[in-house]
Amino acid sequence: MRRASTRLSRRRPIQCERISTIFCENVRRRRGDRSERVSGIRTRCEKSPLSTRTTRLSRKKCGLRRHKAMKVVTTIRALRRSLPDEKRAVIGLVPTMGYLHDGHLSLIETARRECDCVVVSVFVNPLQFGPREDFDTYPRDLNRDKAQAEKAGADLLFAPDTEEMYPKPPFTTVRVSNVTEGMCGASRPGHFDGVATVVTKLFHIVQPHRAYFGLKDVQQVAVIQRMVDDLNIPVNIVPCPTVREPDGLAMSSRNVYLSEEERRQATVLFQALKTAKEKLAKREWHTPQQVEDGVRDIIETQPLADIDYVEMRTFPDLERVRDIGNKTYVIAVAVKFGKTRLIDNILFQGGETPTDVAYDDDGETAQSDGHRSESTLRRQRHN
Ligand SMILES: Nc1ncnc2c1ncn2[C@@H]1O[C@H](COP(=O)(O)OP(=O)(O)OP(=O)(O)O)[C@@H](O)[C@H]1O
Ligand SMILES: CC(C)(CO)[C@@H](O)C(=O)[O-]
Ligand code: BAL
Repeated sequence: MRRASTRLSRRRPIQCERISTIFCENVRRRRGDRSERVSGIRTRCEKSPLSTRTTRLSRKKCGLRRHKAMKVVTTIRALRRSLPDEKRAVIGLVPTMGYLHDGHLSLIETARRECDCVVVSVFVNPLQFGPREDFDTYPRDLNRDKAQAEKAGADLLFAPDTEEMYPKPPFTTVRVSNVTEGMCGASRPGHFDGVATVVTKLFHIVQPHRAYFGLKDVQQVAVIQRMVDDLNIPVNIVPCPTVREPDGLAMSSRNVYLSEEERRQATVLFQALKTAKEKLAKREWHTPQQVEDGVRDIIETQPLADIDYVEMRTFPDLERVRDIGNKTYVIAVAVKFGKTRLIDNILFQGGETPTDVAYDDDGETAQSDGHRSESTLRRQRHN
């Protein structure tokens, strides 16, 4: 016990120093690049499907009539001015780093069905990238994102630049412990501090009732949910299923980095995860060790695969598993193919026969505390 706390207290200042140094370095490198900055441009919008949810107001009542063009804003002030005045309007936020694909679009479409006003943020957050990571080369195409987000039903696209989000290097950051240890937290030190900090900022800026996150980034979902619970942030986190290519590869903006051969071999990730679930169901594998070793063996059949981690954990607490019981479990992997680091995972409910984790149309896990009423989340917004 004592050893653990010593380790933590030693690590903290390093984390803080690291986050501000790396942040400044990331920002300095991209400063001068104003090519992404856009002014409040309006484009035409397709008809958005109306939700059947009774909690939703009609879009007309919120001042968001159907066919109204999606609005693009780059400042916090403009964003706040563009949010619906109607206090009962349910606001949904889909935070992204842009270069939108069908995975992102599924989040936007879900938000469209459940909310009166859908805000999509596009911001490549320097705070969550390490010094040797791909902040500079991360794919960016705001014009394409605008068209895609609008087609999927977004009302507002918030695309701030770094100066808008971080006018000063932040002295205040959000750090979530435990669930950030291991998995991506181990290989990307400080990453989740950057994610938790920017997501907190976005929550304060947009004040959404619901926020949509993809389960492809399963640890991120666990971190955000825990942060929201610990800090009583009044927002419902809606985890959304992973969208895959027809051959099973999880969609990811970084897939564009893959060479043809890397792309072909990367299909092994989902194959390995599916095999693990099948082996558990058939009782050919019984222990987390068998699962982790078995998944590794399958992935290693592909010569270009360089494994970062294969881990079986409980979800959403991300505790290590000694015996497989009837909790919800995740088998998560991170594997490099050349320079591209891909992540993927599979969730299942333990028990006599492992089953899929059911997400109801509120996107909640079976283990969640239950859906907080939207009315308890409504509050005055400050413009
Ligand atoms: N295949 C997918 N299915 C469902 N949600 C996804 C998928 N890919 C990304 N998301 C979700 O979209 C949101 C924004 O993610 P992000 O912009 O980082 O995209 P990404 O494709 O995950 O990019 P990266 O290449 O950085 O992994 C996150 O909540 C993420 O989990
Ligand atoms: C949540 C997020 C938008 C924060 O920058 C990012 O981590 C992502 O795209 O998953
Ligand atoms: N979707 C995760 C964001 C990142 O890799 O930084």
